[in-house]
Amino acid sequence: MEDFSQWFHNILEEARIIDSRYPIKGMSVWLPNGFKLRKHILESLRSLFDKDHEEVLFPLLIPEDELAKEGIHVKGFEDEVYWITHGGQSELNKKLAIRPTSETAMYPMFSLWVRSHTDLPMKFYQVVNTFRYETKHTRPLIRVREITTFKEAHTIHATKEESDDQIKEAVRNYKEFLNLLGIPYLISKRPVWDKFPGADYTMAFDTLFPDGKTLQIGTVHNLGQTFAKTFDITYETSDSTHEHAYQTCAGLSDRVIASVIAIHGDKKGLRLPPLIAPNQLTIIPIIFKDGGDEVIAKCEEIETVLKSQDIRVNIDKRDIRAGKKFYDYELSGTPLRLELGPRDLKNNKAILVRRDTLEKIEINLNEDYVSKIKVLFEEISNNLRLQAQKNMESNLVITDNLDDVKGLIDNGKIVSFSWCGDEECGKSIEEITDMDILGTQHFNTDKSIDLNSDKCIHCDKKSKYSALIAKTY
Ligand SMILES: Nc1ncnc2c1ncn2[C@@H]1O[C@H](COS(=O)(=O)NC(=O)[C@@H](N)CS)[C@@H](O)[C@H]1O
Ligand SMILES: [Mg+2]
Ligand SMILES: [Zn+2]
Repeated sequence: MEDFSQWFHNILEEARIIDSRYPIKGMSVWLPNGFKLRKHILESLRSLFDKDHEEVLFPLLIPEDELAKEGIHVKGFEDEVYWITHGGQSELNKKLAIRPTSETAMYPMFSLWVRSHTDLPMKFYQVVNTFRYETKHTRPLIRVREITTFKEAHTIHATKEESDDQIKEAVRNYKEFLNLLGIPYLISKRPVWDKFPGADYTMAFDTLFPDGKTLQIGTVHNLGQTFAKTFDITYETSDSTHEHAYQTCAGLSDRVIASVIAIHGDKKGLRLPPLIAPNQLTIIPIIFKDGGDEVIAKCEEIETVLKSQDIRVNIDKRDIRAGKKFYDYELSGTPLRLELGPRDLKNNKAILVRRDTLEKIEINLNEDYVSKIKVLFEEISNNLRLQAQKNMESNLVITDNLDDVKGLIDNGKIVSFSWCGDEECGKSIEEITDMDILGTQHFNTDKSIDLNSDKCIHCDKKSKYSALIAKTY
């Protein structure tokens, strides 16, 4: 993992996830293997959001005047928006923005949809591609110009309390989703100078990559009434007055896929949680010169049994030596492989190998090996999550000495410190350390770092928060 970014680029190519040779910077092609991984991840996200959100689909293009309506919002995106100026040969009389995010596509329509308090709350989400002309160094899946799995949720509420509750609900949803994928995270309230343009406040999920940098993998924004006032989203109250609605939005992107690859991967390749693995088990027949077809027949029988139990299984029948098959299997991250040779056939046994620990487990084929396999899937999933969790927590350190911060972070740590919360103090902390304040810690109940001193690490004001600082993507 010394040169993580080289490893990351190699694995995307060798495991045939994406092909980033597409002739537009920041845009890549999803290859079949990567597309299946992406599909399963989106399936698990949808099953979570479908519980209390309605999935919708808005147009890709946004009229210039709609995008421009919310001043702070458009200011925050003016350097990142792609524009459409022509239709065929003729110039459009109104430029069209390609959505960098969909607030200004959705909210004019919300204004038409919201009439009465009885319409509320409304909770929508969509899974779309969004486009951002990122000027910082683009990287596949991590910082792209076309975000191909932008999962954006937008909710509308009658009261501030309800919108604050929705923020907590959205944070819980993200925790559940990231736990399913075994991705560890720290939750911070972004400093005021780093919140989503137009939001009251932003809660962010950051994870730690093997190179010691943190990646913002999800955000939940409380939009207050700002956009409702800009887009005239009002509702009739129970005593027939009119009120502006309160809104939230939340977003995840391809960075979730980048995290599954980067955090669970090892030197041999991917290590995928069974829930989202394209194949959950690969059967590898060990063929010598004779007895081959009995072995293959037995493998096909096992394949049929596993498929009948909804396990995603494949048999590697290629006529190549077993070692190469093992290499490819380990690269692909498939959670389990089942080896079967002529001797195993005779003893009615087979060998299972776990991809996460490479441990070998012998199974009896005349026993209920399917439930054994399902238990192993659970164990692999928990093991990947725990390993990742332990690794991140082992890199979380506390200090109350500003001089130590840069050194600690350069050694791959995330630093927790006591902070007064004032903007100019925060900005000078970032200046001095040349690092980014992730924000003040919230909701990290399971791993909250208590205030370690009542003095701010930098100025001599009283500290109000336990905050995090790190090197970020
Ligand atoms: N260029 C990019 N490449 C990959 N992921 C990105 C990129 N820009 C942002 N993201 C991811 O997208 C998430 C949501 O983007 S955002 O700007 O923070 N929030 C929004 O756009 C809100 N409308 C919520 S949907 C971010 O938390 C980050 O994880
Ligand atoms: Mg950005
Ligand atoms: Zn201070």
